[in-house]
Amino acid sequence: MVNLDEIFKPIYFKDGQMFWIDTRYIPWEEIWRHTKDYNRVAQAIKDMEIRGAPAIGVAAAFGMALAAIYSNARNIDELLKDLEKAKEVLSKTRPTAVNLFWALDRVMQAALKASESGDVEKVREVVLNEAYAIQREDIEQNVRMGKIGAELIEDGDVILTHCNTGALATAGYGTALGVIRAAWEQGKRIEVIATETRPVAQGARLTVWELVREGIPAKLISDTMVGYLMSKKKISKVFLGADRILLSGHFANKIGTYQIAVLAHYHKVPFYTVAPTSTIDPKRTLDQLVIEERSPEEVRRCPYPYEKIYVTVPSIDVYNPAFDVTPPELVTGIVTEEGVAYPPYWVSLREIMRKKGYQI
Ligand SMILES: CSC[C@@H](O)[C@@H](O)C(=O)COP(=O)(O)O
Repeated sequence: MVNLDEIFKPIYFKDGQMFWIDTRYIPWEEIWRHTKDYNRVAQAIKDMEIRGAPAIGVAAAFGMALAAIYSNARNIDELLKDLEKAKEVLSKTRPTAVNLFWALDRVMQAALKASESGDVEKVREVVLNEAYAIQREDIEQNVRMGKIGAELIEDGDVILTHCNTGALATAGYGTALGVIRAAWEQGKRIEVIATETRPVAQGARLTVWELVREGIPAKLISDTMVGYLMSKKKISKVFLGADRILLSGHFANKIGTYQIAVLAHYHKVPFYTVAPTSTIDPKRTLDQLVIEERSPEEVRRCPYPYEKIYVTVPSIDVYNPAFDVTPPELVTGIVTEEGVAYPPYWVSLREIMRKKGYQI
């Protein structure tokens, strides 16, 4: 039996050594088979055991599948009620990444449509299949984005990335890290510079681990070093992810992204974000974008697995916004599975969403 905790925290220090739960593709089947309780999935998303915009969408979809399969409902109305409740619980976990809400809506819509059959078992089956479809599509889209984005990478590029956008942030393969991985697999000689990404250190813990494991030349820097390296022309391109992209081209991503974008603009370094269309929010405007505030303890203490150790005076007040917003004028291009969007984004992103069947 797979240990849920090992899957959700794929990087561990054991006997002083880091080790990896060996997978490029996270075995979601095992995860959902392991727990019967969607509340456990919600907790895993909230506590960032599962993190990264596309991954929390996939996890939430499997959370809905758990709710459907293990519900005691005897008729359609009871089942739909249970699903609504699960949707509510799962949607309260993290507010910024739109993929979470997108996946929950998609599963719920599928359930509602199937409910017209009047067959409870059919609804359960449809919900589970929808979760699998979201997982499968996420991997396919990542691979497609990888190929599309790799066209923008040249031999000799030194690429800065931020946070973790790899197999651990998606159902597998990665968004920005998928692009980097694809370029490397095409034989391009590249180097990657990964930021530490305080406070949670997704870069230091997860991205670096993925890069080392793939054999991609990489260096780790602390978040404060970006400006200096750009001023010394040590970075030729930036590729990072997104948690929510608005049709205006504004996008929310891991805290620190905005300052990287400002520096890239100043130093004329091309700056790309990479995300599947499930990260594009066709409805919200800038003033409706919610930036998650996380526990001050994340800033006061060391990242996992040393989170018991304080780096400061424990009583100090802190800010801890988990994301920031980068405006479109700082963005060279947005890589999606439908192609690269270029400015003006209010035109190019709409075109991409229309291709996906949205009526906007
Ligand atoms: C591929 S997800 C977008 C990322 O760039 C990043 O912001 C992210 O992984 C989200 O952060 P996290 O808070 O770790 O869930």
